Amino acid sequence: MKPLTESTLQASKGENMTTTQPQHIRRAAILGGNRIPFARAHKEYARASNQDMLTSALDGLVARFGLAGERLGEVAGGAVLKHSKDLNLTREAVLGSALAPTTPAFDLGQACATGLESVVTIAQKIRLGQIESGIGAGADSASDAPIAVSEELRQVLLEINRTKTISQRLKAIARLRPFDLAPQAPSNGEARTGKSMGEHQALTTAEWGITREDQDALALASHRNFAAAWDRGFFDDLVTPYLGVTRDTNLRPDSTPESLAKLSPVFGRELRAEPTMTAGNSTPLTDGASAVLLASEDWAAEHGLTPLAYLTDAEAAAVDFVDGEEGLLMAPAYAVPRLLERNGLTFADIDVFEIHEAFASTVLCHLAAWESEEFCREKLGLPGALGRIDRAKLNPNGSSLAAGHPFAATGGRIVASVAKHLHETGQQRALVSICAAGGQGLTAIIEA
Ligand SMILES: CC(=O)CC(=O)SCCNC(=O)CCNC(=O)[C@H](O)C(C)(C)COP(=O)(O)OP(=O)(O)OC[C@H]1O[C@@H](n2cnc3c(N)ncnc32)[C@H](O)[C@@H]1OP(=O)(O)O
Repeated sequence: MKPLTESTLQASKGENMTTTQPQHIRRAAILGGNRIPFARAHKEYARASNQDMLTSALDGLVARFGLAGERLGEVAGGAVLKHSKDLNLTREAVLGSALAPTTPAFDLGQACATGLESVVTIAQKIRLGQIESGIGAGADSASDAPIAVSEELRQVLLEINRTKTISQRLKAIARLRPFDLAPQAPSNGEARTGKSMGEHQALTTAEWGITREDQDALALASHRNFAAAWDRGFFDDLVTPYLGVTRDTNLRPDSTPESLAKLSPVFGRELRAEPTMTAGNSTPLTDGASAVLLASEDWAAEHGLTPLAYLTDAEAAAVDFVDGEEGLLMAPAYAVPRLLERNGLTFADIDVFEIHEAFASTVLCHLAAWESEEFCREKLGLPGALGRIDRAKLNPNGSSLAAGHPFAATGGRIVASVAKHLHETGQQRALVSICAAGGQGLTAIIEA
């Protein structure tokens, strides 16, 4: 099938005049973003809920762009760690914000790619003419992770809700045994394997032979680039202070090769290979929220706002990680080549690569895969290696190792940063890539 681009849709205009499908695609402009500073879990935001943080991220955006009382086309958002009471977290956050209550909003879920999926969804609705403006958002609190109860306790509680008499209630309660009352602690394990993200990534790291030195070097670059961006004021119009926090609290500008080298491995201890993943080259558990404002060019002009960049295409991929055929976080290695091919691009056409640093080794495994003739031929069906990314173009303003990674908020952080980076530098094109639990990945192209 021919890809749906501006030119093919324009060409099809004359072919089928009776169609009710949109006759052309518009451009979806990224106007700016706002996030609260990201904080290490169980610290400054320990008592803040996803809804509190998301509302604050939205209100910061509203204040920055003069949107108080404005009815936007739609707001998409979500959280990876959600309480069952948060039926539509994003709608509740909109209702709590200064946006008009007539702004529709919905949650979606794509694990760590939730924030980027929200931005892509809003951008595509704008491109198709369904809405004129919208926000892609996300929040996550590792501090406020939902605690589950045992299946037996759940059944009894539901039964108590349905019973009519005290004796029926007592009968239901009598079924419970002491161990049924034990709460079930949250885990970031994969449902189908029981392994944590870190344990999965340790396997992939060993498979690709990624060294401890390379992982620590990437972590160090992330902290240095992120600190430099803060110091030159890059984040001043992308971040609004929250609960007394003014800068991301995970950032450690004092990191050195020596301090990173001292840390003990935390994942992969059961492997035969030397474990290499530490707290320094893995993302920390983080709390935070982000929001990105998108609009049609007409809406932007009517509101006197200058587009920073445009989201022009996106591609998702999924891998079969359950039987160990592929690494859990390797899906972007498949999505990126497909996205580039559809757009007739190569790595040489990309000025900035924003690759989410779930773990330093995740990024390094993706780079290694694209540099591998064998992987590219056998797994991607390419004639040879996809190529090498110029490291100077990789995460130039730091990424998740330094910023922290409040799962659903990471996509918004990345999109807002990269759009501003393109606008500021005059560069043309960025590639965004985010790996996600469930063996998935989402990638996007953002252009000046
Ligand atoms: C989910 C998706 O869909 C896709 C994805 O993104 S997958 C990624 C998901 N994220 C995760 O799985 C999170 C993984 N991270 C964790 O589980 C935890 O943060 C962890 C196990 C890695 C570490 O936890 P922890 O031990 O409590 O960390 P923490 O106490 O902060 O740090 C340990 C030590 O390292 C030190 N340290 C951390 N970073 C450092 C740095 N940059 N430089 C120097 N020292 C550092 C700390 O100071 C601390 O030292 P002390 O013990 O002397 O105090």
